[in-house]
Amino acid sequence: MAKITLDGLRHSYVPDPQSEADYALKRMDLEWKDGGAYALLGPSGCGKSTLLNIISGLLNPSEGRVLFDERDVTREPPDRRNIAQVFQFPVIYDTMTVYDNLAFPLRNRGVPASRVDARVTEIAEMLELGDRLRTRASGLGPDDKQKISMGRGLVRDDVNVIMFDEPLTVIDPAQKWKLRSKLKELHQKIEVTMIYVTHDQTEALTFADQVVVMQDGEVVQIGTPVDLFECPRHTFVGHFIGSPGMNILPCDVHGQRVEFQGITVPTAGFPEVPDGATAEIGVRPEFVSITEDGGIPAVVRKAADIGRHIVVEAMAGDVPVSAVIDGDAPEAGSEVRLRFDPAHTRVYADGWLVTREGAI
Ligand SMILES: Nc1ncnc2c1ncn2[C@@H]1O[C@H](COP(=O)(O)OP(=O)(O)OP(=O)(O)O)[C@@H](O)[C@H]1O
Repeated sequence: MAKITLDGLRHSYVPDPQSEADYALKRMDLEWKDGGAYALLGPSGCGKSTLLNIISGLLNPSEGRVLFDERDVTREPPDRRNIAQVFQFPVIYDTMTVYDNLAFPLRNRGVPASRVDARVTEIAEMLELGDRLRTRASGLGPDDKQKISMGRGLVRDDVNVIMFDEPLTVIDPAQKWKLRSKLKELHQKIEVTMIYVTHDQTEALTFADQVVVMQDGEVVQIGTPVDLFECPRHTFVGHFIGSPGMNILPCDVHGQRVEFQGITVPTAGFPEVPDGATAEIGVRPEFVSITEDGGIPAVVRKAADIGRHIVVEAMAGDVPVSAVIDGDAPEAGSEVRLRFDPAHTRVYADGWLVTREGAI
């Protein structure tokens, strides 16, 4: 196990990068704690694989260093880094039994047979493969094959880090939720540093203690799932995480007064919008309510019952606003008034949070 430090890391696939836009990975300084469960979350093309490949040693960064504990491994090849990787598709030996597949990484390193047996049995039980240990892998379905692949990553307890790259891609949707929570449970048991790469917010938020959200090669926020929900530092985080995502609404800022559709909206703290920046209000639908009086006039476009709550889509002038409410669904076309919870209403300038908290 190791602490992983990314020190001034930057990468461009262009030989002679001229501008920020030439970097697939913008400058990044990060420290990942020994034994932590991290997710790397972002849409396709945001740089997740680039970062993963730099950590595993498949790619040399254009700038900066990768440290495992205090050891600089930036120029070390993958086989010197002692990393286990689980990919999107199963990497197993079809002709071997489940047992031999799981035992392989240990036998390969000369681990004594009794220790191999104990470890294989333990991991197989955790992954609910215990009753198929003597079955040939070729006879199993894709879900079980991917479980073996995960087991091969998890079986060694001497690795610096286990990296999962979209590991649930091939898993049947009905099984996904089960494996997601299983992986979290496994991390708590084996306490190895784990990095889980995904574009799926549910997978990231279920698995990780800390989620690293990336956009366009840049880390926009690192935080617990609660931090990301309660206080997005960037409108991208607000919009990408949550269902529906955060409302991002055009606004006018006059000194410390924030106006939406000509109505003053109280916010958490004072906005500090730089000259010339585009200001927007960010408020999650969960913090928008329908009020009897005051508030912002809006017309309901539609309301959908999503089980415990109702998602209302309303138009405030020409701006759509979503609200998650309890109780009865308002009728489409009805006139309502919307209230934003001030403690969860923030101002963003050019996408970045600019309300100074604690100043409310
Ligand atoms: N070998 C390469 N040569 C040139 N550009 C590349 C190469 N690999 C990735 N890129 C570019 O770098 C950027 C980041 O890509 P990367 O694959 O790291 O993103 P990602 O978040 O992992 O996406 P995905 O989830 O689709 O794999 C993209 O613009 C991509 O086109």
